[in-house]
Amino acid sequence: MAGLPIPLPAGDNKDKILCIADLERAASKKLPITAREFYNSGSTEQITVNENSTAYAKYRVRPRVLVDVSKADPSTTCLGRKVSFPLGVSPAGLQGMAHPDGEVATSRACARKGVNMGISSFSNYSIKDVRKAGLDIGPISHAIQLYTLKNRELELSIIREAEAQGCTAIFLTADSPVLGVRYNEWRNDFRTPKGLSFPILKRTSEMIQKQTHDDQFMSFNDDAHNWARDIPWLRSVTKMEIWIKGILTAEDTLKAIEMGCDGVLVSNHGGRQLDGVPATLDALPECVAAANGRIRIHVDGGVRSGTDIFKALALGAEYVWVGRPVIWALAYNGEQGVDVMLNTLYSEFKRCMQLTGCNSIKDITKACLGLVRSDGPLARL
Ligand SMILES: Cc1cc2nc3c(=O)[nH]c(=O)nc-3n(C[C@H](O)[C@H](O)[C@H](O)COP(=O)(O)O)c2cc1C
Ligand SMILES: O=C(O)C(=O)c1ccccc1
Repeated sequence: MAGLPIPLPAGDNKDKILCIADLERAASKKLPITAREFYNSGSTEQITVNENSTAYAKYRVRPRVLVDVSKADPSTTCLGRKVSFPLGVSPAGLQGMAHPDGEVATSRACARKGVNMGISSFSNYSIKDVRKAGLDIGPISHAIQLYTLKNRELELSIIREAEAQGCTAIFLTADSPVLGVRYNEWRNDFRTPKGLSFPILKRTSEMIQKQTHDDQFMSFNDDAHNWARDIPWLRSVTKMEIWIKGILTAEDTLKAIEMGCDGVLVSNHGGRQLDGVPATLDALPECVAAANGRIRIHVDGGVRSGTDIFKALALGAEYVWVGRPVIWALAYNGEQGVDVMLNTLYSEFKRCMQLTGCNSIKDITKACLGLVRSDGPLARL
């Protein structure tokens, strides 16, 4: 899952956590197989989930040397706040299955590192608990992830609660009118484990036990969702920023601009919805070109190292989000695991900036990358 294999030394210390692949291995040892397969799988043939990571290996970094990088600064801004580096935690549901502290632990670790977080509608903790946990540590912006729900009153009540708790943005997930084809969930008859609830959606543990993940998802999500009906409605009921999560084309980027959205999250749901759609890194350039600076473009999917973050920025993303690395970190060691994950990506990203002669985020441009060709030298972008 995590990009290309990183060789392990033959000697001792195999269990040291030095990179995201180490966290994935550590999580695999701790998670029951049904949970591990639920978290790690993509849909159908697993093409997109795998390609999300391997797409990064097609690019090479073009470093500039003999640059004074003693004051290199990876900080930037995101959702109205200064962040320590251009990485956030994507909204991923069911974090309580990876560790009892779930989203509360994630929020604390994000605030400690100075990065932002998306809260899934399927969080195992309330918006209030997740916000408070982060804010007790330090400043943090949260986006509330929403689906267009069949139950509009419920959707509106989530929006009002997100506003009351000080969330900055809505991430409207647009790639999930129905769930993707998930063989693992169906074979395992995957259900949310006992004791976990979905407070944002007002579902108790007893209620969700009765349904498979697929049935639950279908019972909430409105497959009649559409731009013309839903975006003006959202705009009319809230002043929070509206971001569309799950865009993969220039056409839909233009649509998001036309509808007055604040940003686009180029995403394929971690390869869990329609298999066979492009890796997000491969979809990114056409979205960036279509946007032409008129709307913010972020990306998630398959980011597993600081150099991956650097490559996504060089291809025009303003900010990058990660999903599964958070789950693995939680499974490995709860809040401290997420600290390790964020510190690892921060340190890798900063070193990558320094080793390429970049002193600030604005120095990371397409001149910093080349595309590997099978038939000749590196192609300039
Ligand atoms: C276990 C899991 C749960 C997820 N839950 C949600 C969700 O509730 N809402 C949503 O919009 N995306 C969800 N996603 C997708 C993530 O927000 C994100 O797009 C994806 O994980 C990024 O890819 P990565 O895992 O390769 O980093 C989920 C992903 C995973 C792996
Ligand atoms: O499985 C998913 O991809 C997803 O979006 C989700 C939704 C609800 C709970 C957990 C994950």
